[in-house]
Amino acid sequence: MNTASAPEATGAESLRTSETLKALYGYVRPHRWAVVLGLLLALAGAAGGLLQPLATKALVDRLSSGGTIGTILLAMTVLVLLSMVAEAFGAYVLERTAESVVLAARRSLIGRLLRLRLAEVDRMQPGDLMSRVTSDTTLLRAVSTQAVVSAATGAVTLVAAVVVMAFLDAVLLGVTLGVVAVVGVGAVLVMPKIGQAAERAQAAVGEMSTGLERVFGAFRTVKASGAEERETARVEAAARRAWRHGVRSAKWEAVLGSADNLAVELAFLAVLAVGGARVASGDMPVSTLIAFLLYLFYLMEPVYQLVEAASHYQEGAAAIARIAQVDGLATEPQDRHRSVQPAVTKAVRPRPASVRFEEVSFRYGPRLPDIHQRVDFEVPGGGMTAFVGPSGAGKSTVFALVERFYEATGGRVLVDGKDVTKWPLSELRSVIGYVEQDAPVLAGTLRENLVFAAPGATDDEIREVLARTRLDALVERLPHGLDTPVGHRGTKLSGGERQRVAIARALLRRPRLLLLDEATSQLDAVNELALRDAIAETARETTVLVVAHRLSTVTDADRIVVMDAGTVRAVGTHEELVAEDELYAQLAATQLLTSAGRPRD
Ligand SMILES: Nc1ncnc2c1ncn2[C@@H]1O[C@H](COP(=O)(O)OP(=O)(O)OP(=O)(O)O)[C@@H](O)[C@H]1O
Repeated sequence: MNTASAPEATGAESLRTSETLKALYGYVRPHRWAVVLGLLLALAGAAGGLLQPLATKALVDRLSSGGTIGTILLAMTVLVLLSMVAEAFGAYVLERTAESVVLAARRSLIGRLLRLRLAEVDRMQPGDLMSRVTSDTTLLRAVSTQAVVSAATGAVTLVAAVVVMAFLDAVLLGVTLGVVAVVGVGAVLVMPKIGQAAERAQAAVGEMSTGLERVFGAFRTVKASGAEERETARVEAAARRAWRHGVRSAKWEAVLGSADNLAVELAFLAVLAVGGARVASGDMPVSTLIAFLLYLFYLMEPVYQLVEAASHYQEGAAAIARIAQVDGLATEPQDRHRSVQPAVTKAVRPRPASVRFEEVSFRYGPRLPDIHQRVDFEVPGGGMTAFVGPSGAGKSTVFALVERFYEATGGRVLVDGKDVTKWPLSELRSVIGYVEQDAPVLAGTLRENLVFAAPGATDDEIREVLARTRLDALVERLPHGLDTPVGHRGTKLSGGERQRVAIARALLRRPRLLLLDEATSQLDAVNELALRDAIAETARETTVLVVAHRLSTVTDADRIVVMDAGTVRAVGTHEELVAEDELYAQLAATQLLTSAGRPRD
């Protein structure tokens, strides 16, 4: 198991250039023909531009010899129009491809994020993970297509222009290349600075999302604690960091961007001086100098394209590294036959599942303490088993191991006598109904929440479960009944209602094993009684494991497992344990089990 060690990770390791290029190729590969088409169209456009100076030279020569220029002018107009059309269509093809690359990267990231192991999610920040899907993928747009095509067209047209210039005048070409080389060395030195700034800016965007996610995850607490200003300052600080690094990147890009102008301007002056002297001395016709100078300005475009490709590459490399980091996170094994839905109809009574822990040891990370030490117990199919013990004893962790959210570091967890690691994961989870301690409710309607774990549930089944969990009265009160939106995290429901929705959701799945992590907050007496009845009824046809925080729950249980500091201390009925186990007797005497930690001796 790839368990987490670092408490959190937000930064991304830079990749080697070869790794970045390999990843880039991976993104471009499925769209290579579209990129090639875009490239051909860009080259066609560039070729039109390349022929312009030659046409100009022919025009000047024709004028000097007193000939007519109508045909040449017409040819030049057609050339301009054709190259414009080619460039526009090429640009569209590339933009479309770029969007497809972004979509593919987002789809792969989204699919991966939802399959991440819990240990990985524990150490990452959800906000930062989200920014990788939303913001970093956007940077792929430029690097995956424009940069590739700019680099290719830039290089091809540069070489073509240089060949034609060599053909026109080798001395002037030497002067030009000398100047361009000097400026080019400076530009190469600047490039890594853009990459570095872009990477830091993207990391800061990730921190910003993390800060916002933190605030909205506990919005009422933030307000009640009067922490709005502090939290605003925190998110703003990340926004300012993103700005600072963004500006730094822009500064170096501006330096790089002006370098190509500078190179061409300097080369222009040098060529004008040397070429002017050669024309004056009669070594070169003036039309050659004009054509050469036009090529020199034509050179601006490919040089600009190469510089642009380099900038995009630097930015894109930063994003690719951050995306690659998610690709490196451990995911849960994917079953060959996915989405096993419980699809248990009322006619088929689900067979209760048995659970066994065999000498199970577990810790949440290699450098974290043991949470379970040789935990050993057996629960036969059916009935209710309660887990009690002081806070932090490892009770909820039992459920996490049964659901295989984490894997035991020693021993075996068996469901129906079969090691959970041998179960196809989706099949294992399809057998289980799970109610978390904080009873999460998702944004959406009440109906969506209820059928979340059993999308095929019928209206009759929903009605029956609503009655069992005493939610029917609530549904009648709601303006749109089951189709009323419940708000972000179910904020429009009361705590007790959220708890009952979570239980109803698990019951609708008609599980063979119900894991109920009882909330420490009290339900009102009427609803508590109703829920006890509902769970007792469920326990007649399903195995129910409940982490119990209320004495009333344990007195109903067929068996009670007392846990303390990661070990099973005793197993028995309420009466047996009150008589035989000192810790249990103390816990039972406090009525409210475990919520305040282990009672003092
Ligand atoms: N994801 C996690 N990463 C690291 N440590 C964790 C994680 N989840 C729980 N722990 C630690 O494991 C220990 C056992 O937690 P667990 O939730 O199983 O306790 P519990 O007995 O259910 O407690 P409570 O009655 O308070 O709910 C605790 O000390 C907790 O801090």
